[in-house]
Amino acid sequence: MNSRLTRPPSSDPTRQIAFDVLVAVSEKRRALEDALDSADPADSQVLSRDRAAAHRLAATVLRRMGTLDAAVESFLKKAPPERVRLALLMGAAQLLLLDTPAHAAVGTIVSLVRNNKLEPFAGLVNAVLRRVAQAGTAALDGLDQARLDVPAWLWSSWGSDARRIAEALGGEAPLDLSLAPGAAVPEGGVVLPTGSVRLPAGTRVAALPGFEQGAFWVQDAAASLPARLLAARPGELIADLCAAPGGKTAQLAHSGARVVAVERDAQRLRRLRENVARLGLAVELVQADATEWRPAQPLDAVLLDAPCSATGTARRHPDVLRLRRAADPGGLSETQDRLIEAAARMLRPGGRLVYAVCSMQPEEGPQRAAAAARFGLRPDPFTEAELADVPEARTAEGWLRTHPGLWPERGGMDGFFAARFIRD
Ligand SMILES: C[S@@+](CC[C@H](N)C(=O)[O-])C[C@H]1O[C@@H](n2cnc3c(N)ncnc32)[C@H](O)[C@@H]1O
Repeated sequence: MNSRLTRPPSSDPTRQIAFDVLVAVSEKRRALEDALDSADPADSQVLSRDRAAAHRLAATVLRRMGTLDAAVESFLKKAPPERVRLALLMGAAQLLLLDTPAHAAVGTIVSLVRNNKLEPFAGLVNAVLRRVAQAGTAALDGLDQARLDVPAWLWSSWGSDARRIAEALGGEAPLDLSLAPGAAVPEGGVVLPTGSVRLPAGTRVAALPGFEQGAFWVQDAAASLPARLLAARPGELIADLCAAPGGKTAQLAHSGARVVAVERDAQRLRRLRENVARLGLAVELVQADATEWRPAQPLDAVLLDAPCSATGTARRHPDVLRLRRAADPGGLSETQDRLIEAAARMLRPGGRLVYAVCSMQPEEGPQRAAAAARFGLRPDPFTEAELADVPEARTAEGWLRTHPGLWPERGGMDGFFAARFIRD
């Protein structure tokens, strides 16, 4: 990405940023948002509109990579170098998925290739993209797009839900908000059965009236369920472990509980602090490793939103589909167990723990819940009444398991797992 700083400002910042971001994800294995944040910091000419368009283009390539690869491959004799491939996928995404006129899509990607020291491939890129443009959406005929866009290991890990999940991952996620008690529903928002408010994908949250005043915060409908299922009561002493950016902290604080939010990462803690301040909440913030931190007195309840592979957020963060490896979810089990054990020690006898992950991987969800008995934790399944607004998310064991394929008519939801326990 540093080479970006030595180039003259691009006449096509949207595609240049999208390309830089895709290169960073592919070659440096950086997350999409991080790569976007550091793309072109010195270029004040870049408008937020260009950045938003670059984000959309890069995210589309990451989300639909298998399909785009298959569409382009049929016009290639051999695999091109990685950066040329990424440029081709950008062109194909514009032509086949984003309705960019053919002359604009082909010409701009050929210029992009020339401006990025890939001049020898300009002819090839021009020829392939012209053929993709000629074929139009017929280039997608016969492709099992949902299957192609999800890596095989993820597909098989999702069992019989795989197709529904993969189909839901193909589109952009809406913007979901959690409202402070008594706050008005922002214009255009639809109230979901769970109480979250849904606005169309691409809505700029900071521009909505009430944002500065702390009337709401961004939180996927599924992400709002674990804190609700902890059923915090006024005056209870509760720790929110692994708390930033603070969506669940806000829910707990609004319930009237005394909340300590524990976050290890300094930068993320700053974001948590800003969010808590904007929302006007009284929360004790602690920078600490939750496996080592101990409360001053035993707690009534703990919410543990553990670090995980985050495959449940792939709609919003399609880089997850490209960056995660099959070994990743199992690799975090030990950390997740250590956090569960630490949480169990913080509780008074009879105290409650909700363990949650934004993951759809069995190693991080049901398998961790099954292991929790080792730490003196007794399962306390969610009742049908507690999940009456999303009955399809209640598992046979009484745990919560959501995925993007649920609520297809409403625009889906993120993947989450949650289980509740009582300390013996
Ligand atoms: C899934 S995110 C939490 C999202 C948050 N609960 C919310 O609802 O907005 C996980 C967070 O855990 C933090 N984290 C990871 N390991 C930790 C540890 N051992 N102690 C404290 N925080 C940790 C990460 O920095 C990250 O901010």
